[in-house]
Amino acid sequence: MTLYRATVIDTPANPFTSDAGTALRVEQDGGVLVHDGRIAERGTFVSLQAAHPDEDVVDLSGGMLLPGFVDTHVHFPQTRVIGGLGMPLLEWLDKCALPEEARFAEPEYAAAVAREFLGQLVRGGTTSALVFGAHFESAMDELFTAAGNVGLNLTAGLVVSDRILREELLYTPAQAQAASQRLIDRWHGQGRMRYAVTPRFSLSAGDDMLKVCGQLLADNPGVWFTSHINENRAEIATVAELFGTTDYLESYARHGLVTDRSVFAHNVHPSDAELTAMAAAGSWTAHCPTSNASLGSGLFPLGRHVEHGVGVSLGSDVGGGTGLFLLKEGLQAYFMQQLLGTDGRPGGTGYELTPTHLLYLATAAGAAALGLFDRVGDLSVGKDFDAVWLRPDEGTSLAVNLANSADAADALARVFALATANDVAGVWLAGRQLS
Ligand SMILES: O=c1[nH]c(=O)c2nc[nH]c2[nH]1
Ligand SMILES: [Zn+2]
Repeated sequence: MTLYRATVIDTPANPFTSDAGTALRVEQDGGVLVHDGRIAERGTFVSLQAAHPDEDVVDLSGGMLLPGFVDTHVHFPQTRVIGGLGMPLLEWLDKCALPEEARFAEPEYAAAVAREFLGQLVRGGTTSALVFGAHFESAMDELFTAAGNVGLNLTAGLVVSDRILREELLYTPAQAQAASQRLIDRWHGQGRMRYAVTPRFSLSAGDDMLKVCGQLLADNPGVWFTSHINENRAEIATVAELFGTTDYLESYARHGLVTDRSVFAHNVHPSDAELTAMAAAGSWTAHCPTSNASLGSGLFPLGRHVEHGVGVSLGSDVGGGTGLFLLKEGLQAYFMQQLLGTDGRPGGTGYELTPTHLLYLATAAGAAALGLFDRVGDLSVGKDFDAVWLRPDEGTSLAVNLANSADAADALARVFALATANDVAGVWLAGRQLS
């Protein structure tokens, strides 16, 4: 067993549904006892050391120890195309993302990028992720193999499409079903890995393809589902034309794809009827704020999600998003709500996000979206020790601001404003420290 000494901060309660003032749990001089990768006990360091005087102590004093971050929407084959600025979604897909994704037909290329992707993700403190995969079965084998080596808590799947995209990214529905099923059989439930059925979006997956996706979900209880929805106005108009309905969610719902195992990325422009249906089904939205800003997709209606009871987690959406560091997404989520107006201005619809909300969004919300809150998302007894130690170098702006913070919530606000991946001093995946 190992006893960690640190300022431990997490959000065991949901600040969107409970009192945000009490949802933050803080142990200033805390102790976390880890046995076999799991948290065996927690409390003050003094009390834990008294109870376990012979255990090894790892001193993480200074900075703060947080739960590992949970990224609920990120594209592995877009690792090398971050920063394609100046284009809306459909043009960006054509010019930036899809030409790169075509390269993943080559397994060696996919293997090299998988290692880069996972290395960068974990170095930024992300320990669990719902990953949008590649369009090629062999590339997915490379991703799962690499994730198994790293120990990432990974949910991912083959991206399937049967129209509109460039030819080499398309499958027939029958091919998609067979390839997805082979990947499920090989990888779902291996170690910390699970499978997600992943049509790219209704624009590129017609009724026959979405029907096959519904069949895969029905045939394989426990697999997850993810796709895109309501991101960009031109995309939404095309989907409405293709399906003959203005209800984007309905294109998925009619094939049994709107469930409590479904995570939809973006949802920037939902109708009330769609939010009502998502809440009834228990589906989640992965909010991707740097992507929404960079592609000019729009300002996310967080308040309407909360009012309707739709769960919201965070996604970096690399490469539309501008990096793999989830705290940056938290800050950008805050900016978006501020831009919508939270100061009582008439017409202001922004949600007032506190640092507690931001930490919840970056950690426990993602765990709940993935149905993994019994395993990860906070640092409670019984959970995997997935943790991030943030400790800035002396003299940096973050160090100076932390030293001048009034309390833990104030310190968290400074972290969201200033932290970068360079401030991550340690990451643990189920108790194993990233070397
Ligand atoms: O932000 C996005 N990134 C993508 O790669 C994508 N594909 C469909 N819709 C998408 N949106
Ligand atoms: Zn995406």
